[in-house]
Amino acid sequence: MTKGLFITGTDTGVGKTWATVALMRHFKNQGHTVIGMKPVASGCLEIDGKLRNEDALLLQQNASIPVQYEWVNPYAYRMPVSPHLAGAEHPPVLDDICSIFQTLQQNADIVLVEGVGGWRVPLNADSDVSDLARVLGLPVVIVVAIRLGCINHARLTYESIVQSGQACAGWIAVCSDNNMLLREENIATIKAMIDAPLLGVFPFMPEPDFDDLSAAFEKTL
Ligand SMILES: Nc1ncnc2c1ncn2[C@@H]1O[C@H](COP(=O)(O)OP(=O)(O)OP(=O)(O)O)[C@@H](O)[C@H]1O
Ligand SMILES: C[C@H](N)[C@H](N)CCCCCC(=O)O
Ligand SMILES: [Mg+2]
Repeated sequence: MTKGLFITGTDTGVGKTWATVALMRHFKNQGHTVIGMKPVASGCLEIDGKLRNEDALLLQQNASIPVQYEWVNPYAYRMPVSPHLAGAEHPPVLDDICSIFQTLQQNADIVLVEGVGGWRVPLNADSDVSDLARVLGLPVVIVVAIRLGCINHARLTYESIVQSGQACAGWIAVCSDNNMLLREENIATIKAMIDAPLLGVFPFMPEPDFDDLSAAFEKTL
């Protein structure tokens, strides 16, 4: 196991946060200390005068050790839009994120980093999510929501990761559409078309049970 993973997805709302928490649970069950990071988040709420993101709060709650919010989520934006728009006045600086990431790495065996939206979402005028994963030097996991359109999105995301020269550690199938036709066949199709391991299949689950979800990685990670 490398000392971290970067969790991206085929889109926003595909299950990256649940997958990241399930991976944290899995590595904790193996005896590792784990911290989760969501460096850039848009769609934050003001709590006690400070912007807070629900994904980041969940990652903070699930860390092996107490971690200050600003290290989990250094860039928190109010508007639920692409971060280069939400953060136009105070854009993310990748070097700053790297420094915090390195500090977190000194405090845990494994640091898992959740992206924002999909792989090519712009973060500022010059960089996007793929650049963030590259500067952090982490292998990438793709979270794929198994719904109509996912084959195309999964292939495009995988191809873009490969093209950028980054390692793809595998992908996770999230069965979030209970009415999806030919679900198994869709998963098999992506499996055959992506040259990276299927790390786990998450069943449909109205409320997250992270112990159940983490069991998906028992044989692969
Ligand atoms: N296994 C599942 N079964 C059913 N629904 C699911 C499952 N996983 C995720 N979902 C649904 O998808 C929603 C989005 O999941 P999640 O918040 O993890 O997505 P995300 O990719 O992290 O989104 P964002 O881009 O906002 O960070 C959940 O709130 C839930 O409603
Ligand atoms: C607010 C939302 N939940 C995400 N944090 C932001 C998703 C940005 C997607 C941008 C895009 O690809 O068009
Ligand atoms: Mg999320």
